[in-house]
Amino acid sequence: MRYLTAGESHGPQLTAIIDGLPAGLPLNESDINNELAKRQVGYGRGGRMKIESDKVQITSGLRHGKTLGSPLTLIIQNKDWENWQSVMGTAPVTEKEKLKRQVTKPRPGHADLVGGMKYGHRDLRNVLERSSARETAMRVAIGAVAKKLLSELDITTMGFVKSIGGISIDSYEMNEESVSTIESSDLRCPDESQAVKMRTAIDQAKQDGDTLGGVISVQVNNLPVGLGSYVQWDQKLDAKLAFAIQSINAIKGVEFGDGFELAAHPGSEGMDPIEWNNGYSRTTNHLGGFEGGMTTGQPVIVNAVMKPIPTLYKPLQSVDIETKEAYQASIERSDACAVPAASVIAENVTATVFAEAILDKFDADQFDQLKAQIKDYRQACQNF
Ligand SMILES: Cc1cc2nc3c(=O)[nH]c(=O)nc-3n(C[C@H](O)[C@H](O)[C@H](O)COP(=O)(O)O)c2cc1C
Ligand SMILES: C=C(O[C@@H]1CC(C(=O)O)=C[C@@H](OP(=O)(O)O)[C@H]1O)C(=O)O
Repeated sequence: MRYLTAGESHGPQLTAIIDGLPAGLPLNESDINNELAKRQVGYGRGGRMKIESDKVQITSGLRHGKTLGSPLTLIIQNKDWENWQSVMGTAPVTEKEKLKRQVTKPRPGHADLVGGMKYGHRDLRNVLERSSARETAMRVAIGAVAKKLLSELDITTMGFVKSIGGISIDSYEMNEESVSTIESSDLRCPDESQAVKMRTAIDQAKQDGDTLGGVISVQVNNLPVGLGSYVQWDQKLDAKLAFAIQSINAIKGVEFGDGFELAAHPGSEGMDPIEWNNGYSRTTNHLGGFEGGMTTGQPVIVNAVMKPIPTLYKPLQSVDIETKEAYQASIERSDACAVPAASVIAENVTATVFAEAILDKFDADQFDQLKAQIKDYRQACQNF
């Protein structure tokens, strides 16, 4: 399976083509719209989310509720396009018109300055339109298709918030209760008492013209053993997953299981002892479900840190690229915190990585055959 996304933040639409899906996978637009709605919820988001109500349109690769095996095309309209047609139109405009609208003040922490230098864009809008996390709406849509494939194989994926602005949850157990708390929380946090403090911190940051980051986590359950491989560096699935999560806007680090904590423990406390109980299992999950770049069959646990949003209402030092003079930032709108949205994005890009790994390993032309093969393979691993 492979895919590309296209689309500017304030252009008419986002588009994706997914190639390599099996034929016969049950799918409908509401499977995708549910994930898109989850990404839009989140305490701390700015005015844009009040304008958008993301809905997907599937324009190829699906018939009568099942995939055809041909490329699946997804479209999400940007409602804000209506307000940006004159700025974002494709027709040429006069030099005077261009200058009037030119963005020349790069924001530290965003792609503005470096993107402008790299592509020779003196209007930094040409950078910010595509570097915007608007693109992640489409990655969630792609992930929703992947999640549908995984759910048909009884594999579940759950993303949630572990900390915001230094306020963290203590510990959690993924069970029906925590899943329902996460799904009903505007912070996607399994601990409502900590969520109360997080909301206060977001309110305070907003009031101060500041922004907050945090830590997100994704847990994947019931994966087959042996997805990915140790035999070649670029087949290691933990590496592919780290790449996918790291590619989400504003992510600055990824860890598996106990991750950076492992540095402080001896080996006797850091591995996951093996036991046999009508199949192999582990007594702990310090390593987050990977050994040798392959899934162990334990839940995959991946955490990631999101930096605070770079666009600040409070001025940050920067330079106007036309005048070379220092300026005080002035912005129209921005998110104060998008950590909950990032947890939904991470959940969906994680699903995409595992769906790709499954389609790589098993026959992927027909979904029913794929399902039967995985069942046999799971049995063979149990009997090993
Ligand atoms: C869901 C989401 C929403 C975001 N919203 C904003 C925003 O409103 N303003 C902003 O400056 N950055 C926002 N960001 C972060 C920028 O997109 C990101 O920092 C920028 O593209 C630079 O990329 P980098 O941080 O990965 O280096 C958001 C990120 C995510 C994941
Ligand atoms: C549009 C989305 O997020 C946007 C990501 C973003 C950025 O710079 O990354 C900046 C903001 O865009 P705008 O300037 O239009 O308000 C966010 O709203 C979205 O998540 O769908």
